[in-house]
Amino acid sequence: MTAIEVRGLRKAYKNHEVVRGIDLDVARGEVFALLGPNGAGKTTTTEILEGHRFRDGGEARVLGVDPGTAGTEWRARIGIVLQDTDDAADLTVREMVQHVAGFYPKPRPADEVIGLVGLEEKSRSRIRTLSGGQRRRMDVALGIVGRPELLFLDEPTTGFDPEARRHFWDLIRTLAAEGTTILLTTHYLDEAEALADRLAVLAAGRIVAEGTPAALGGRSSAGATVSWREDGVLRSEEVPDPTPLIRKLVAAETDLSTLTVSRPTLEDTYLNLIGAHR
Ligand SMILES: Nc1ncnc2c1ncn2[C@@H]1O[C@H](COP(=O)(O)OP(=O)(O)OP(=O)(O)O)[C@@H](O)[C@H]1O
Repeated sequence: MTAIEVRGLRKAYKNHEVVRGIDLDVARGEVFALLGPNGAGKTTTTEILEGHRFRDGGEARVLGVDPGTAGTEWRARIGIVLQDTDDAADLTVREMVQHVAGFYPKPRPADEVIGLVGLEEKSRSRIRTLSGGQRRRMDVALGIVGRPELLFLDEPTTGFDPEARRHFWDLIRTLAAEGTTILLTTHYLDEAEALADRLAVLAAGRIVAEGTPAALGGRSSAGATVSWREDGVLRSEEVPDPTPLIRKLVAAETDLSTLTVSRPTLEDTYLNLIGAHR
């Protein structure tokens, strides 16, 4: 079943069209990442799907409902982690989580959510005393406390230290394993690669590529660069399949202690894609 279905989505601010005919399908249970440079239209698209902004054109269905006219029952089925939130700073983390839990029919227990985002030690601290990364973790807690069927995460790990990011990735995998559909926007290519079943690259309001992280932009079929050192000189060859070349080097008893085989990273592919659509 489809969690998100979008056809020909359009949005302009004044006369400037920033979402220019987007088609998107996200299946139930899928983790889908939206990538794209600053100003590409990711947040605008996401906010339309969350029912926080009106579209100017096209069709959108989120959990089978038009987000432009959806009511509170629908809202209770989705979870949202916005880019920046700054309210209720005088409450403690636990009070805030409990408060937001009250909006949902079947919330997770506050302490379970606080544990899931790794904020146990800050449970009784006031929100305004949290560090940026801790604050962000609390935002994630608020997004998942209602057991959403669909979770929107807009740049969720900005400001996280590396350990907190890994912890967060585990949390996303846990939620995905429970069947939660997740739409994630991120600037971190490794994050998209680690979490997303599929991703789309947005540039200037249009989707310029879509697919699995491995296949994006022809990556899985891209050639390999084989490099090694021979008599102190760095040698490098680009080949469709490295096997015959490596066999040849072995047969010639070449020292292969420095051998590397590399293919374009997701970042290489991504930068090429958005460079071509400037
Ligand atoms: N409320 C608004 N009024 C006018 N223009 C806006 C508004 N919100 C966004 N824009 C413009 O729309 C374009 C797309 O913005 P959007 O926030 O959707 O991009 P984004 O891909 O999420 O970027 P980022 O990666 O920086 O978060 C930008 O040019 C931005 O300046």
